Amino acid sequence: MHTPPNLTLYEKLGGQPVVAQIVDDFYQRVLADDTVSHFFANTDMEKQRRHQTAFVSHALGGPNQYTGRSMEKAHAGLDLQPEHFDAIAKHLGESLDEYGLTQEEINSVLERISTLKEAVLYK
Ligand code: HEM
Repeated sequence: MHTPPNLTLYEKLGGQPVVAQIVDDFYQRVLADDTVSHFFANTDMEKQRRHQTAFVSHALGGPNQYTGRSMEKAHAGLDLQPEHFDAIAKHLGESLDEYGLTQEEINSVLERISTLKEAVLYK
């Protein structure tokens, strides 16, 4: 008998290929929402892709392959407000619901995301 490994949600979902699909779903929701889409108007696609992937991977406890600027620097000049953060969190929650996560799992993901709130707001 061996104890089952403690899988992260990232692993449970099926790793990178499934996370890539969640990133696409999340991205469409963000861009369809006027409260936040404008922040990405002058952002190049590659950066945007890095943003969504870093965001979703962090949320799911996946590997952190991001080696870019600090969260503070990446969001400098955007002056993000709590309502923007909440909108992004809501879209992520909806994407995760779409991919079958339970409400409890979604809540734990949103809690994890909130740990970066201070780092990105009001910069
Ligand atoms: C947990 C919260 C967040 C995380 C982990 C995160 C992650 C990141 C990362 C990694 C980058 C840098 C991308 C790169 O240069 O390669 C970035 C940039 C950016 N983020 Fe976020 N982000 C968060 C919240 C938000 C929110 C709430 C918004 C707006 C609604 C936002 C809008 C942006 C924009 C517009 C950029 C690109 C800035 C530019 O063009 O230089 N982020 N974010």
